[in-house]
Amino acid sequence: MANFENQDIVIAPLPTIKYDKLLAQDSTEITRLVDVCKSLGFFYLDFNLSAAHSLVNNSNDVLGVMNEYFHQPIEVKMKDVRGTVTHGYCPVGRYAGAKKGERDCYETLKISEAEMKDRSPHLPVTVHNNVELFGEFISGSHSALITVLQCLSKGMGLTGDDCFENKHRSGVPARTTMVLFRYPRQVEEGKGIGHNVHTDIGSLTLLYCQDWGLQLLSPETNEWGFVKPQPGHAIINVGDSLRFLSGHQLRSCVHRVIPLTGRQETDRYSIAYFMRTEDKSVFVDSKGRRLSALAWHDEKYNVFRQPHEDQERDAVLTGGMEKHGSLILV
Ligand SMILES: O=C(O)CCC(=O)C(=O)O
Ligand SMILES: [Fe+2]
Repeated sequence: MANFENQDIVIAPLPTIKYDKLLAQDSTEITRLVDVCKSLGFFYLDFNLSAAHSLVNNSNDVLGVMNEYFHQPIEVKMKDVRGTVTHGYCPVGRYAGAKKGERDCYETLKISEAEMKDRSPHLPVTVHNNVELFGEFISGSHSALITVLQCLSKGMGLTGDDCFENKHRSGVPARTTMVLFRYPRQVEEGKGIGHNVHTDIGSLTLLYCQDWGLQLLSPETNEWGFVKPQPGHAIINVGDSLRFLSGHQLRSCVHRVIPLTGRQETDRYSIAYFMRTEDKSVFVDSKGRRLSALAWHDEKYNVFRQPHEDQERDAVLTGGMEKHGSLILV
């Protein structure tokens, strides 16, 4: 328990994996990585002492651009709406929120990895104007996550086509995207709050965030705990697709975003890189169905949009990991 402004809060005990040790193929660190991904599915990735440390500095520059972007009038931001869930702007309130009966309270700008690689003319103007910053951020985050996948494959004794990295080949269509989030100040009851309980759709998520709010449901205690922001570290979590690709050995941890102080009293910013499995890759999901990564992605987004009552009828939202606030331990 930690005291935050006279409030006792539970802190999630997240282990730390050192990126420089993964790069050096340190076998003890690889074993730790596999163990963490099998038990909790969430960890800090320490970029200190590694060449990837520049990613952390870049994330501060990205935060500066986000601040400017999200403070524009809504009419300007709406010009970046692209009608997909992987590209462009999305206003607040499009999905169910972190409390029953309330919608979400975050807006996003999404930059698809494929469009960035092609320097597509469809990229938002803000991204064009900062193309080097975003380009480096996406390629750096991507290669850090490929390293994590390679280490997981090695640690789990996978070979050839079964290796996780071989389901994430460069240039092969996938829903991989970088997402800039702002949770704007919103203190009125019933007007939207946070980010609903869920597991992530894709393979691995890399998150940069120095603001409180991210909470995990512990598979050990079945209790919510806040993730403490750690400078110099990213937060990595396993998503449903990697869990399914691993034959359900790895765990996608249930999480949400909720203000520490009851309502969102100041703007919260986070930057996520969602690595997704190749669209055509096939796995067996939590309901025993054989389906493609693209089909799982599209189905889960449909569930995100539904009201809480409909979401509760099905376990897709939390990847079959949770029902009515309790974890289903497999
Ligand atoms: O904003 C955050 O800190 C996390 C967002 C998240 O969990 C997600 O979009 O999957
Ligand atoms: Fe998430």
